[in-house]
Amino acid sequence: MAFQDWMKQANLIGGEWVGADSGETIDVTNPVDGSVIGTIPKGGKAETERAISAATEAFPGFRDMSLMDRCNLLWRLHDALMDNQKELAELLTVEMGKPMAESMGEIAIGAQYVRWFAEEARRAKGEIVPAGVNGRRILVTKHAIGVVGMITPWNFPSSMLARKVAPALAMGCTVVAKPATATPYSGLAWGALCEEAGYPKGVMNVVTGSAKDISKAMMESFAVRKITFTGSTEVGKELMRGAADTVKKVSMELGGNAPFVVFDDADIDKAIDGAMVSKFRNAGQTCVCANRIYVQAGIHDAFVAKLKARTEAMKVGDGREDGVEQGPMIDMDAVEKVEDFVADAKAKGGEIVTGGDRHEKGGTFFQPTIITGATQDMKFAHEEIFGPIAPVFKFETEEEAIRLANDTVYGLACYAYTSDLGRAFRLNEGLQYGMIGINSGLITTVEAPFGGVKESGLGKEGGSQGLEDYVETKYVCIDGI
Ligand SMILES: NC(=O)C1=CN([C@@H]2O[C@H](COP(=O)(O)OP(=O)(O)OC[C@H]3O[C@@H](n4cnc5c(N)ncnc54)[C@H](OP(=O)(O)O)[C@@H]3O)[C@@H](O)[C@H]2O)C=CC1
Ligand SMILES: O=C(O)CCCC(=O)O
Repeated sequence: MAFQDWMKQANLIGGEWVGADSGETIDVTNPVDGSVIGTIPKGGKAETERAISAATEAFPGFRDMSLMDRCNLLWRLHDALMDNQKELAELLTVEMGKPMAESMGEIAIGAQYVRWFAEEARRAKGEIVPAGVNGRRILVTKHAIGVVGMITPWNFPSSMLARKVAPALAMGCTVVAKPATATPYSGLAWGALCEEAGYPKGVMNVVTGSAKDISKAMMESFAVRKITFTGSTEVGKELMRGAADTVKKVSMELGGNAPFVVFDDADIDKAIDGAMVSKFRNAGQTCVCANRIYVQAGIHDAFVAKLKARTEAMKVGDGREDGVEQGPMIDMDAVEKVEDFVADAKAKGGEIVTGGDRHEKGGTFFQPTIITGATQDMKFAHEEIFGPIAPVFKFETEEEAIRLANDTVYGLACYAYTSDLGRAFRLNEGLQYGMIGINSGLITTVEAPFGGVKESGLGKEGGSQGLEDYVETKYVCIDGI
């Protein structure tokens, strides 16, 4: 097979691949050169309402399927992903731009989420709780929440859907998914993969088109009992307001502004490895990317010298070329946003150690960049960069580092490098984040609950906690025993 075989240019609604009612389409481009690679339907309210009806109809049958049958379907979905890993990865790189090695990893972690939740579903246990009075028993049982609306971003177009779809299907929920318009094919491929695995019609539906119209239809529908979203904090807040009208459960994986703190006692080479992966993975377009690198004064200059050497050695180019470590940015808006961060830092006294400009490859390529002399009044101290800019701040004490690291409305991931065990515990207790990497710059894994605090969101994806978001608990009181 070729990647084009997975490139579905239609929506999946109730088991049928269909266009928009209007026949209108949207072009999808390759960010490497802006060339059109295909089109998708410009769906909206009516198409979404039909998808919700299909999911609503499919729900009771799917919910009541035996647990083992549901788990077996997930295993087949896992195999479909891994059997087609290379083609799905190439499709991802062509529409999104990230290097093939990262796309291969993204498909693999998506498959791991499916496998993990196939295993976890068998442990979705309820409880029998001791009652306070005689003659009474208290049972707590878990039930699939119902139809789930999913809205996902362009930066991880396959794995962001994986960690929503897998627990939903594991618990017997049905799905209406809306992938990002810039990278819709990896999302549509989940429809094709579910077909291949043998899911009943209507269990998995995928609609593309107007974000506002599709999300409005989801929000207004009483049948949609849960909304799960990954994307910007701004849109997340809007969706939370919309969900209030029908009191839907919400999960929000929103923006981050991760501090990456390196203490004098750290293993500097390990810290550099961690900073490289945390900062430059996916060209910095990751919600858990290091956004602010705080380095203690004693090792600041040595750290910057090593980071510069590694950054300048990075190969930038088309993600499909061998050895490329950084692809293009998603679009011109993203490039302009990054340029604005650089200009702001320069105007406030920041020094460009390397990079700082558009890349000679043109288009949306941007140079991997390091800025030293970063201060809390620079824009990136408070906003998500979402690009290959590494601002380095200097600090003196542990207390100062914790205070600066927490100086943000975000609270998704943070990182700290130290060889002092006591300090590691103090950091864990002091840093206001949902996830912390101690001596690690790459922490995403299926076994652990991914999610933020403060304005970085609500709910967890992955881990045993990842199932809870797709479950209603019911309390049964049995009296007169
Ligand atoms: N936490 C994370 O992982 C992510 C964070 N971001 C942050 O957000 C910034 C902007 O990126 P962007 O892609 O615009 O992120 P958005 O939050 O706008 O997009 C994410 C998803 O939400 C959809 N969407 C957009 N507007 C609405 C709306 N009003 N109602 C419902 N759904 C909507 C998008 O659809 P469509 O594609 O059709 O517009 C897409 O499917 C980035 O620079 C980054 O800072 C972005 C992506 C992921
Ligand atoms: O950027 C995101 O929204 C999720 C990051 C997933 C990962 O760390 O692989």
